[in-house]
Amino acid sequence: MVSAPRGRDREQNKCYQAAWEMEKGIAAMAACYQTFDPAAYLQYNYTPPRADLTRKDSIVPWKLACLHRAFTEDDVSGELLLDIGSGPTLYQVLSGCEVFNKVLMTDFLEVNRQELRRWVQDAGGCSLDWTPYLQHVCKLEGRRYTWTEKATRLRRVIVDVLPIDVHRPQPMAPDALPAAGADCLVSCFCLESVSPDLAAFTRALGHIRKLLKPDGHLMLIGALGESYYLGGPGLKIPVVPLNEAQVCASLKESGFTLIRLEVYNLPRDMRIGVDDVTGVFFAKAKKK
Ligand SMILES: C[S@@+](CC[C@H](N)C(=O)[O-])C[C@H]1O[C@@H](n2cnc3c(N)ncnc32)[C@H](O)[C@@H]1O
Repeated sequence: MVSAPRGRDREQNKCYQAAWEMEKGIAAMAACYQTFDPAAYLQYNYTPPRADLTRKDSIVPWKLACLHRAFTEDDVSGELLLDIGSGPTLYQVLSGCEVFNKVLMTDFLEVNRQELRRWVQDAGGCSLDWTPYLQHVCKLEGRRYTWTEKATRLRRVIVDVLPIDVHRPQPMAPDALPAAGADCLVSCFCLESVSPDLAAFTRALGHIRKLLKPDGHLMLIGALGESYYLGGPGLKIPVVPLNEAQVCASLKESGFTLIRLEVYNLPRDMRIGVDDVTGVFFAKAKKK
């Protein structure tokens, strides 16, 4: 007869149970993503009102301003910028591509990687026209060059679009990065929308930390108070609802020093039924 676990055995059993539950949760999240629709996702989040570039209080201009500020501060430099969970979007590297000579995009899904490759190869068939974004960031940068020059630079510095799984202790193929890691990471709306709970979110932060050089920066953008978003028509993808304190605690626990946290509260007219997000955070942090 098997007796009930006692003392340390019971503790180990609890850990095993928690790990098992987390693995089941991660597999369920991966299943949700199998029917992710890049074109619909872009339409929901990257067209007005959320991407009204004429309004300072629209969500996309707020994100672009945070990224512009963070990437133009003197403490950020190096050769390689790595974008974690790029999805089908490019906005998150429009400022960083002026600082780093190499940008590596990544995503879990081939449909998203294809969407990015179509833009990089300038082959047509893209689901979104990124021109207004390029023009907007050129304006933030004081119009040092034209938007077409920026597009040419971005196409040149994106060196690859590779698979990633942030739930693996080694999220990318072993030879994908230089041995020392990337100089800087950027990641937007990825970790909280692919993790079944806060513990998995924190663990994923620890995994991506391994891809970064010592003292390298992390620019993390994410949703606050969100429990789901639409990844396509009728596809509700669960999200870990985070608050600011949890973001700060997770960063600390996974080996980052927070430099700055900025928060955006969603105006009423940005609540358009494609998610239940209440705010957005931007964190600039450094690997301890
Ligand atoms: C909410 S989207 C964010 C996309 C984009 N970064 C943005 O700012 O809009 C989440 C992305 O995470 C990707 N993803 C899903 N599971 C993942 C995993 N296990 N590891 C890394 N990325 C994952 C999805 O394919 C999707 O592109």
